[in-house]
Amino acid sequence: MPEKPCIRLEHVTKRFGKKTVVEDVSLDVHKGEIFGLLGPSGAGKTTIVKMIAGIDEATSGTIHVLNKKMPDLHVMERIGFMAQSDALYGELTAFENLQFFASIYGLKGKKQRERIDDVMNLVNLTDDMKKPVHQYSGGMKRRLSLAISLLHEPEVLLLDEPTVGIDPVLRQAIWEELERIRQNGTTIVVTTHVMDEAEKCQRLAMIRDGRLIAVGSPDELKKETNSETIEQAFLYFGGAR
Ligand SMILES: Nc1ncnc2c1ncn2[C@@H]1O[C@H](COP(=O)(O)OP(=O)(O)OP(=O)(O)O)[C@@H](O)[C@H]1O
Repeated sequence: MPEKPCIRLEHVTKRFGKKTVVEDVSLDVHKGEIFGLLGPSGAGKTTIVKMIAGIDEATSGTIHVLNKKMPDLHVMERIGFMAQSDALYGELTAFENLQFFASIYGLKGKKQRERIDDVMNLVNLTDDMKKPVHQYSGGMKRRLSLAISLLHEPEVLLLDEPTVGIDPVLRQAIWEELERIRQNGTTIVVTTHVMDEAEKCQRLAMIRDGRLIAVGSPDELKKETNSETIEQAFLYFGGAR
């Protein structure tokens, strides 16, 4: 029997007042895949990720994560979420920020120190660990936020534009790490509007004006539209409806 999807959205709609920002979106994310949400600014990607994370509730429709209807506090503990705006304490050092979030996740003592060292090494911030975060650049804050989302080795990782403001070399290193994490069984949902990042996902959902316009692997989406690039495929799907 096929495994149940790790994340399932069924007819999800989100309205803010009279404005519909996500409309009737249904999709499945399988365990152990990097699933990309691709779309222009304002398409509704962040809203979808927040609803999956259980931070925001759908106006109608249902979302299941790890077989539980969201929002669910127990499942939220098994999710790592990296928001677009960094939720960091500026007056504390990076190390103190990590300690704070590690203790929320129940990581203590030697294990806590090990995880902090691992994630900071990964995002290349080991030498800046003792700096107060208000002295960090925008890109450094992004990297620290990513490190925090990885601290407790979550089963599901939700990343909202994780590589904005990050230089190409580090961006590549982060994608390599995401691939490694995926191979260890973590399910990753990542929003992006960068086409070459979309190519690195196992499957993609293309979103425009709150609607799902296509879902498939990068190759499938290109083949289906006779396109050479994901960008061309996106334009095709966007224009065809
Ligand atoms: N709390 C809110 N109240 C009212 N409108 C909102 C709220 N949050 C988001 N929106 C609107 O919903 C739409 C989708 O926003 P969302 O942030 O989900 O898009 P996005 O695809 O993530 O864009 P970006 O790539 O710029 O982050 C936008 O028009 C935005 O103005």
